[in-house]
Order: sequence, then structure tokens, then C-alpha cells
Amino acid sequence: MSVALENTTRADLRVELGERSYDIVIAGGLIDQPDAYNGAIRDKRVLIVTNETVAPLYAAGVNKALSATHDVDTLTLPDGEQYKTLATLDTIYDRLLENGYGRDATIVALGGGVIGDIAGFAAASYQRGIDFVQLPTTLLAQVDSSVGGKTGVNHRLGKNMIGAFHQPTRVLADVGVLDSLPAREFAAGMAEVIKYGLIRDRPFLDWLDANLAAINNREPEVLIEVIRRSCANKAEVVAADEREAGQRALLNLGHTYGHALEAELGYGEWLHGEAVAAGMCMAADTARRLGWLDERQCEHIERIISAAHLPVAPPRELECARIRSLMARDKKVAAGTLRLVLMRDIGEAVVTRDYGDALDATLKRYFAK
Ligand SMILES: NC(=O)c1ccc[n+]([C@@H]2O[C@H](COP(=O)([O-])OP(=O)(O)OC[C@H]3O[C@@H](n4cnc5c(N)ncnc54)[C@H](O)[C@@H]3O)[C@@H](O)[C@H]2O)c1
Ligand SMILES: O=C(O)C(=O)C[C@@H](O)[C@H](O)[C@H](O)COP(=O)(O)O
Ligand SMILES: [Zn+2]
Repeated sequence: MSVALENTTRADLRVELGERSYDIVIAGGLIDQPDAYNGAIRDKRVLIVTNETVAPLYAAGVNKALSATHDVDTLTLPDGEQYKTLATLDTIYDRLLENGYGRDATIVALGGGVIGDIAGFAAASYQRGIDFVQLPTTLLAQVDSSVGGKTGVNHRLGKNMIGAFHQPTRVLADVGVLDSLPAREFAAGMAEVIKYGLIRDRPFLDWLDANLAAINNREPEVLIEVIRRSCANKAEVVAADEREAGQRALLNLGHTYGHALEAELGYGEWLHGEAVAAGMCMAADTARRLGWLDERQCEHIERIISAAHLPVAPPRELECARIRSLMARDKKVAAGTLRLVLMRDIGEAVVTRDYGDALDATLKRYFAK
């Protein structure tokens, strides 16, 4: 059950995508309120897709909120990044088909980014596409993965290698559910928050820096502001470039390095946000070698990341050549060349293929073997 927060602000944002536009609502106690779903679910049948950790905490409240007006069933998946696979996706198709769900059904994704990505991809592909609603329950999912319509699953050889762009019909970011989130998962979400500051919103980064203690204490008003400003950044980028033909790639800062780390560590040893945090430090190092950032700026970035309880380097010795070959499979490879997202300054990122030997020098520094 999500607890409504007394006297806390509610923030409403909109992702402007023509006929696929949708609202992001940010408040406490949202997912248990029947009204919150008005206009987001077209027809009767709803399948809530969640996992074994989140279900006992929040599925009953969501089920109750929807049951007065809809015919609701719940599918509970195993928990973990290692289950973000085609095999798990198949279990969603099984449930939909065995129970005769049609194209008018809606999937409600209740969970973190793993559930959002996999349930979203089920919605994108089932009978060539059905509606879905995002109920993100981690900080990372509330600030990033529930918005923008990137859905998909991992492959042994690369992160999110199989997927589709498919926008939800609504995002309900209920800050009340963050109370039960473990500290390590909360910190992982902060990596994507800091990312917005580093790529395009220097004032936000300075605000984060000044408010980190209140953020780490999860003060509700401060959290709503963290989520609101993060989603506002993401919504703006997605509205301008839904399918990543250009500026959306900036949202990938640190991810080329980070996704390689996640794959090399077997999708489980490190959380996505942890890999992105270390990846952003590596991207800063590459930018420093190009003369774009100086030593002091790199230290500043590392200090904020550390203060958010995130790693600034790989967890142990990893093989440089293996990381480099995983990076070569990144989705930003164009005409056979890997493009990187690098900071020209703090708060200003670019996509570039002009990094010369700087990438290899960075990889040698972080991956000694
Ligand atoms: N689609 C996108 O744009 C996008 C953006 C960023 C990340 N991602 C993806 O998101 C995934 C990471 O998401 P994540 O960090 O949310 O991880 P996650 O989905 O694995 O959730 C983290 C853990 O927290 C648990 N949990 C979730 N909500 C909880 C709650 N309220 N209380 C207690 N426990 C809770 C989960 O069961 C899980 O064990 C990665 O697969 C990443 O690739 C996608
Ligand atoms: O929404 C985006 O665009 C992002 O890049 C957000 C990232 O935080 C996220 O991890 C995304 O899933 C990465 O996308 P990918 O295309 O590199 O798999
Ligand atoms: Zn990410």
C-alpha cells in the first residue's frame, strides 16, 4: 500500500508527442487512487505486470484502485536484471494469450526499470502493440526509465539489444513508494539524476550539490523536485527527438562504458545506475584527455557522484580488451565507428566520433589487465 503524503506538492508534466502525448504525474499516494488512472486506460481488461519483491508491497493497492472499473489480473515475474530476457518476455505473452487478451487490453507496469522495460516491450509487441501505463517504483524508474518509451530486453552480448520505442499512456510517479526502496537502489537512481545536470542542466547540478543531504534523507518535497526536474529534462529531450536521431543520444552519457561493465559483470553484480556512475567518471576522463574538461572539473564530478554513494571506478580488475569489444556493439555505432557522449563543459554534452586515442587511454587507466 502506498502512503499518501500530507501537504506535499503534486507536479504534472506532459511529454509532447502529438497523438502519443501523455502526462507524468508526481505525488504521494498516487497509485492507490482510482482517479489517477482516468483517461489512461481505454478498455476493460488490465494485466498488472510486477515482480516478486514489489507485488507484496504495492500490487493489492493498485489492483483495488483499478478493480471498480476494470477486469484486473496480476502477473508476478522473478526479480532481477538477469531476468530482463526474451525468456521472461515469453511468460508475459503466455499469460496474455492463454487468457484471451485482445488488442484493447492494457498492461500496467508496476516496478522498477526492469519491469518497465520488459512489460513495455511486451506491450509494444503483443498483437503489434497494446497500451501500457507506467507505475515506476524505484527512483531510477521515476526519473528516467518510465519516461520516453524505450522498452526492451538484454542479450548476453549487449544491454537492451532487443526492443522497441513504445510510449506509455501515462506515468504515475508515486513518491510514497520510495520509502521501501533499499539505499543501494536509491543511490543508483541518483546516477541518472546527476546525468541530467552533467549533460544539459548546470543549475540543476548545482541545486543537487546544495541539497544532497536532504535528498539522501529522502525528504518528500525535495524528492518531488528531484523527480520533477529530471522528468522535465527527459520530456524535453524526448519531445525533440523521440527515436534518437540526434540529441536524445545525450541521455546516454556514461552508458557506453557502463553498459559494457554491466554485460561483463553478468547483469547482476552491479546495478545499472552504479555502472552509469562509474561510466560518467570515465567519460569525464576521456573529455579531460581531449582538453574539454580540466582536472578540477573531473574531481568535482567524482565528488558529487561519491557523495550520492555511487562508485567512481570499476569494482575490480577487468580485461580492457573485453570491455572495448563490448563497447564496440553500442547502439551509437554509426558507419562502423563508435560515437561517444562526452562533456565539452559541465552541463554541456555532445555526441562525438572525434576522440582519437583518448578513449583507449581512459580504458587503460580504468582496466589495467
Ligand atoms: N527505458 C529507459 O529509458 C531506461 C532508462 C534507465 C534505465 N533503464 C533500465 O532500467 C533498469 C534498472 O532499473 P532499476 O534501477 O529501477 O532496477 P530494478 O527494476 O531492478 O529495481 C531495483 C530493485 O528494487 C526493487 N524495488 C522496486 N521498487 C521497489 C520499492 N518501491 N521498494 C522496494 N524495492 C523495490 C526491485 O524489485 C529490484 O530488486 C535497467 O535494466 C536499465 O537498463 C531503462
Ligand atoms: O531514454 C534514453 O534515451 C536513455 O538513453 C536513458 C538511459 O538512461 C537508459 O539507460 C536507456 O535504456 C539506454 O538506452 P540504450 O539505447 O543505450 O539501450
Ligand atoms: Zn540509464
